[in-house]
Amino acid sequence: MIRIENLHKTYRAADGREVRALADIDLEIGSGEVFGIIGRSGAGKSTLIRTLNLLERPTSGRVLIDGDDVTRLDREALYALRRRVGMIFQHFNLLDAKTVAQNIDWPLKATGHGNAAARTARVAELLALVGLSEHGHRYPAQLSGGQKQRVGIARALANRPRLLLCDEATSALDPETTQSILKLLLDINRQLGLTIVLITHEMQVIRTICDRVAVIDGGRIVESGRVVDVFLHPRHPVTRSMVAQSDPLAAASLDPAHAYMGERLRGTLVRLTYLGDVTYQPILSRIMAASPVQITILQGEVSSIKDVPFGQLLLELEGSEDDVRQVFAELDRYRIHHEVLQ
Ligand SMILES: Nc1ncnc2c1ncn2[C@@H]1O[C@H](COP(=O)(O)OP(=O)(O)OP(=O)(O)O)[C@@H](O)[C@H]1O
Repeated sequence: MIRIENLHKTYRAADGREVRALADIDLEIGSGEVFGIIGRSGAGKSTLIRTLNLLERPTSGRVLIDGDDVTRLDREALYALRRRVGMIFQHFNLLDAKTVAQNIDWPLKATGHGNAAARTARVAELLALVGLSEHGHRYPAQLSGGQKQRVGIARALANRPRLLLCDEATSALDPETTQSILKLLLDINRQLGLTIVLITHEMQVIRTICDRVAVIDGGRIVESGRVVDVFLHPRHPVTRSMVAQSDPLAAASLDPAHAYMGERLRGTLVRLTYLGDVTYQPILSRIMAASPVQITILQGEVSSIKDVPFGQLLLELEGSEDDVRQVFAELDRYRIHHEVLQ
């Protein structure tokens, strides 16, 4: 659906200095995917997402959406593209002087969508989709942040886009409202088969709804892959620090010196990670039954990222070198990844 090839963006700042915001970006995003772009402040996230609908024009490189190079579209084609690409924003960007229903109607009116009755019916459908059927007559100032973002989503979907861009869409919301907006986005992705590209600085957002993620730093993609793989085995220091901030267990195992150094540890400190069906099998108890090695669980998490179950455990193993090696061989046999931390 989206192909980004060798994309570069350089801004010229007010003092004439050149600021390189993006360099060597190559990305492919499939139809129906929820794709996250994460990075620290100033990494280039906003610039990158805004090149997808040409709110920002790249300095060089190509952005193909459904095979069309958006950097080469004429005015009319660009206008048509923006109808196929919806966008929501951190601060909602609603029209304060218009009601909720008028805000949602606005893109329909602008694109000459049907007559007034057809538009009213479409607005009602969109209000129901985002759970605001009772609120069409209200003004944005009378809504909570979460409700405002729901209006933003309804407005972005009005012209039935195939792609939705989310620019820090939950950054202004509290954690509970964030979860409800992410759930709505996921429902919409599933119901409508809509492709979603989002930018965020929060790993928790990525974990909750994304299939794949790219980590951007200094304008370059430094790591990318399936969310569950990047989350369990972050390689780049920026990714490691973002994962650690989002999850206490990851923090401890990525930097075990913090949590487990000291006299308390008698054996070998090991981190296990595993995915898929193996998550729900009693493998550890089988290994324990067959081995003299003493296994202490220090910390653990069994959860899922999207539909992929995973587990990660911090264990202390006490036993002879040979017996511990035997435990590692058994873990390998069950495709449980192990890392000796200390
Ligand atoms: N219009 C502009 N003129 C000059 N420099 C810019 C402009 N817009 C962005 N930049 C610079 O480009 C770099 C990338 O900015 P961008 O806003 O894309 O990052 P970001 O990851 O979205 O950051 P944040 O999370 O803080 O919004 C930064 O160094 C920023 O200062």
